[in-house]
Amino acid sequence: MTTGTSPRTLFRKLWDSHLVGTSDGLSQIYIDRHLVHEVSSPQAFEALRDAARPLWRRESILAVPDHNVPTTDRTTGVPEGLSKVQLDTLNNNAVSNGLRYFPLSDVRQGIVHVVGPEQGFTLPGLTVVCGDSHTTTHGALGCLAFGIGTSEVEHVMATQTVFMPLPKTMRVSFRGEIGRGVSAKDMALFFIGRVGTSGAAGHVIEFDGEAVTALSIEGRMTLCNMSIEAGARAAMVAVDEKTIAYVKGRPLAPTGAMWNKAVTQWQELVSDAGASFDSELFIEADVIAPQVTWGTSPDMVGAVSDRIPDPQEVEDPTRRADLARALAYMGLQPHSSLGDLRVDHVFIGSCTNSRIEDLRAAAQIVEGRRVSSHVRQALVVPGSGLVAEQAAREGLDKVFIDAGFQWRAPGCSMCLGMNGDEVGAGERCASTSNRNFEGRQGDRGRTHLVSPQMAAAAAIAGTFVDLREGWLPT
Ligand SMILES: CC(C)[C@H](C(=O)O)[C@@H](O)C(=O)O
Ligand code: SF4
Repeated sequence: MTTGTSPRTLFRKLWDSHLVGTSDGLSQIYIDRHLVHEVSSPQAFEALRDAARPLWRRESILAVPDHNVPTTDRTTGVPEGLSKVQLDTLNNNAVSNGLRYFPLSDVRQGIVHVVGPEQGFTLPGLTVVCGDSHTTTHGALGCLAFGIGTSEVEHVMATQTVFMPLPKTMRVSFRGEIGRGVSAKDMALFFIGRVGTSGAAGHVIEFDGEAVTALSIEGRMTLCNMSIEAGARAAMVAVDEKTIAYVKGRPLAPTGAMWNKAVTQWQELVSDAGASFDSELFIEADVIAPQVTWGTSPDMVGAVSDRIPDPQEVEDPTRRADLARALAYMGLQPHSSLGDLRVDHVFIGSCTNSRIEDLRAAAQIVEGRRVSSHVRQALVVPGSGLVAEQAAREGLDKVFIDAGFQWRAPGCSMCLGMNGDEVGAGERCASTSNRNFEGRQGDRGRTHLVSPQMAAAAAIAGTFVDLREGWLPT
């Protein structure tokens, strides 16, 4: 990669190296990798077929079913209905186009944003798209990754490019260290609480600072994953030794001389000293407490020990009405405490928090304890078959099962409830996923977003607890 004369951000380096041309104020960007799942791809395949247009570069595609897949017994197949239609359609499209494809029976199947990095399909320096908003996840590996709409899925399949305006850049620096019991998920929720759901709209974020450097690649993925909930177009973390160590040896990573060449290039994937960003935000990491959302958007969040806010104390009438509606939906009283709530469901999973590190963190809390008798269902849904295998090698499945959790097969599951794993009306769920919108996990279901450790503790206590008060291993 060549360096220009003025210092460039990491984003700008990736943008410049993929720019094909400009037209009507839009830039045409070359796309290296295209992830495909069953929900946002059927129309695209159909439109190409109707137009008799071939795929531009089928090697750039990895297809995997995730949203609709059953997480219980798969040997009996998928019941008739929309889910089955979408899964069968993906299967037909993948097979007829000769795509790299991990069907339900393949141990590599899982949530698209877990599978891409795990396989080394996502690599530093690339452009990565998927018809899915949480594609921002992949930026943790120092690539430019963003979600696209269904018509763009078709456009990428046909041309290997997208047209888009030049995004703005935002640097979010987490200075210092996070405390014990605080994770990347809490950093993400804290950040969203600070800037709001459109605080990063139109921007590509670069996360940096000591607390980000200290995160594992899995933690960085959690952080980048949730950046979309602040409205960001994409998010990224610069390449360092951890990035390279993570990629090394992955099935689709380069090998031999190509590996050495790649590493030399990847080491350039940092923002140059003195590069300027359109906006900058500094967060002191040590002020972040374990977070819990109490409302119906991810920015309605606070520390677990905080009291529920009072709409009467909010001056802006729109904000006051939003707050009142959220509290009514969530069945919460102003000034009440999260610790007084009873949790009916616990969901440990989703593309935010279903990687091996997340399961390890949750299992540490669960080990030797029992799920509270009034928790109706506590699910652990690993992000991929390979995560599940690794967890089983470490005995984590047994830790969860012995405590009363259900150990499920990989998929999106209760994150959005498309496969039947749902939260019932009026029921409350401590969930490691990323969205708490009305009805997200089931009609009139109530979602509280938390970290894997917080979800694990909520399962045991039957309510929300501050992990730092006697829950952490000594
Ligand atoms: C179904 C899919 C298009 C959607 C998304 O874009 O994010 C889903 O993954 C979600 O999390 O709501
Ligand atoms: S796990 Fe949830 S957020 Fe992630 S892709 Fe699936 S439905 Fe979307």
